[in-house]
Amino acid sequence: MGIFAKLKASLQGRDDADRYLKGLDKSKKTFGDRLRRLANGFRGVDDEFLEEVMIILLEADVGIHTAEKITARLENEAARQRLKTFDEISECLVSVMLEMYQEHTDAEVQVNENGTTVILLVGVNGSGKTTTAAKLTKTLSDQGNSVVLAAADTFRAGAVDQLARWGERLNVPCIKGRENGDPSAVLVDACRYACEHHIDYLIGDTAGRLQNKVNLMNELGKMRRVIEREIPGAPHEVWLVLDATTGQNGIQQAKVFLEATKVSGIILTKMDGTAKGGIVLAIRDQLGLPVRYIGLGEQPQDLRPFDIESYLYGICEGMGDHA
Ligand SMILES: Nc1nc2c(ncn2[C@@H]2O[C@H](COP(=O)(O)OP(=O)(O)OP(=O)(O)O)[C@@H](O)[C@H]2O)c(=O)[nH]1
Repeated sequence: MGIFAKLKASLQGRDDADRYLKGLDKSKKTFGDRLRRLANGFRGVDDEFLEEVMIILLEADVGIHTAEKITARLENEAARQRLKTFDEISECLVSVMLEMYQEHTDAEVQVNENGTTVILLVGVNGSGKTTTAAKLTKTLSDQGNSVVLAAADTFRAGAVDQLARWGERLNVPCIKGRENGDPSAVLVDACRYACEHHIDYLIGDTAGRLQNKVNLMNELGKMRRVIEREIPGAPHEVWLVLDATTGQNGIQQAKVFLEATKVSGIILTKMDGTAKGGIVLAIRDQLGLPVRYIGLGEQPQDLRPFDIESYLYGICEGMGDHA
């Protein structure tokens, strides 16, 4: 089976295939559609062709470091396999991108079999943490789990109320503190509530002030300690919420968080609003972390589990059709 058929099969295996395709449409226009146009006048993998591919990768926000790696591999593979036609080259390019993502092996998402699984969402304000907490609640509730929300973003005026409103809408409890109160205290209350009520998942929406690294480290360190004291082994997952539209800046922000605390995965929001879908590959290559979910809209059902094959199909749709 050719690579495009393999990617297509993986997307067709999903019940949210249409939503995936629609959400990735902007990225497809900057990536797949433009690559496809390189077929006109294609003469082989020469410097000019590689430069064109490089420009397309950079405009999709793959980042210079990762784009250079991809084009170098493409050049080597094309020579090694003696690839000649444009279709062979485009298959090879997409295979290189797939391999690059799959080179890292990911740990399974940790689940607490004996009690509440605690997921902390971290990231800068505006990245979409609060909305993501709501969407994650919807996903987990739809799978039959009970959920409690912890409004631990006590610094942003409005964040607590915003999350509480989501809680009401989704019919799950939301543990609140006072504005400017101690976020760790909210998390302790939420852990106790979750244990008393045998709740399956606790989702903590934390503050996203990107102050100096020492403060961030202290704040996140304290949250981890108090949670671990209440529920041994928690937090089970710490997911960094990144706004895909911020591109390479988002990667820089991510590095600050990664230095400040242990992060186990990425949630990439606002993918529907960006043409910079290549950010997924940059994240993987530069941060080595798995993308767990992508946000493809503002509604609770718009958080979709990420899988690289469906995603690559989404941004390359139509590329293999004439292969
Ligand atoms: N189109 C689109 N919009 C999103 C997505 N995720 C979040 N948003 C929107 O982005 C805006 C900011 O999201 P919020 O969750 O409110 O983020 P915030 O409260 O500003 O900041 P934090 O919660 O502190 O991260 C809101 O208008 C959300 O509806 C997404 O995947 N797609």
